[in-house]
Amino acid sequence: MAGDGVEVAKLEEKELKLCEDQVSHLALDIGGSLIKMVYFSSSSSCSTDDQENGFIREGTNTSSGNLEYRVLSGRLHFLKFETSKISECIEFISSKRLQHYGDQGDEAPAGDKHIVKATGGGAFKFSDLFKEKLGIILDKVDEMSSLVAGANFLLKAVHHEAFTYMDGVKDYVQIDHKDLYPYLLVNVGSGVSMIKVDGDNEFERVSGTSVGGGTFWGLGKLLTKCKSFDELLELSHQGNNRVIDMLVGDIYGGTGYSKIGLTSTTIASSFGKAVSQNKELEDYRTEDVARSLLRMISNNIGQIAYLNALRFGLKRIFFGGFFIRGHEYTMDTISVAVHFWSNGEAKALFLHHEGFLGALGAFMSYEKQGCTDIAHQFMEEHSSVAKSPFCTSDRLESSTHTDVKDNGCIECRVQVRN
Ligand SMILES: Nc1ncnc2c1ncn2[C@@H]1O[C@H](COP(=O)(O)OP(=O)(O)O)[C@@H](O)[C@H]1O
Ligand SMILES: CC(C)(COP(=O)(O)O)[C@@H](O)C(=O)NCCC(=O)O
Repeated sequence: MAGDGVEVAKLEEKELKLCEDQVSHLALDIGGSLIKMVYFSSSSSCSTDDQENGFIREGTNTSSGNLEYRVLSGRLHFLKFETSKISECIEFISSKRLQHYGDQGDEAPAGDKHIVKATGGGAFKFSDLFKEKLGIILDKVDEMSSLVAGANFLLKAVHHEAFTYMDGVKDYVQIDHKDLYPYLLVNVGSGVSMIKVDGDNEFERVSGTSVGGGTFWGLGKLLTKCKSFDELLELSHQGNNRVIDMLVGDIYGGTGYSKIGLTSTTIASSFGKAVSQNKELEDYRTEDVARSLLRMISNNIGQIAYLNALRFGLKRIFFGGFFIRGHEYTMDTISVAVHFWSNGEAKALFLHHEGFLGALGAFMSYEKQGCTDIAHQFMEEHSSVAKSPFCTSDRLESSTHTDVKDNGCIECRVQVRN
């Protein structure tokens, strides 16, 4: 990511308001490439706008049995940092004193140890570092169950979360809660995990591939000397893969191989032209190299995903993970691959909060400890949003402050146990 320092600086400016806000429930997903952070802040100062829109600020609102709840209005924040620059994440947490806002329940230990839910391999790898630098004890949440919990939550609770993307057209898909399962969740992070989801917390990791986002970024960096992932994506946007890929037409003298369903423009062999062209890497445009690479990786993921969907008779495949990055060409290629291999039977769907599934899942696991009902209520609030006279689903959409692909926040209400 170009100038992460700058990004953090910008964040600091944006997050200055946090000092006045009450932060609660910080969760982390520390992956092979990126650290994803989710936390909730309830603003102490209620804007007129919020009041007009009927957002309840704070106060005892519900009682259920003997339990009293407070409803907090605020924001769910989404941030990411490069795992290789973990010190920036630690500095951010420290400067905002976020470590104090992990587990806020009665069982939270006294003293200078703070418990924060964390998932991803880094929750294991960096647990000593977080303890040493921030006094944080990372409470590890299983990566696959976090991904599934995050995806299920988003698909049920957030309007305009899932969409198809084909030929430049983005179509939001309305998910019927009763008809959500089963589906295949394909998380394209550094590597790729494919999970068959059958219900809430009912899932099985059915496949995976090491050819994922890390492969695209790693190979792309070596081949193009790009300095950032976004630069590589931008290059790919301007490239032409036909310069390097060997097409069916290149092999069949300009025609396709219609008998087996291959048109002349189908890629027969990714990077195949480089074999016979007698050129050095420098002779190729970096744009074209990046484009071939992106198509190769995206096609491969689309194909493996489809084959797994076929294995289990799944019609819907949701793609998440930061590799997707909301990038049109990536989504288009994956969609075409799924469409091509399934003869139009299966559909590729993408998620607006693609990269934050694991972090959201870890965030929601606070609920399980009985410390708060934050996740449950968040869900309820959002599902009831459409019925609420003062908080429509559009309101939720329009309150996405910045592009969640990078860093941003959404307004929401949560319920916490007193
Ligand atoms: N700013 C970025 N820096 C590095 N990789 C990025 C960036 N944005 C998107 N990516 C892509 O996202 C992948 C990581 O996705 P992510 O879902 O965060 O996985 P992980 O949990 O393994 O870190 C990278 O391998 C890369 O392909
Ligand atoms: C090991 C992982 C679950 C780690 O998750 P990540 O940090 O890549 O998001 C993932 O990289 C993966 O599923 N890799 C593919 C391994 C395989 O099935 O071949």
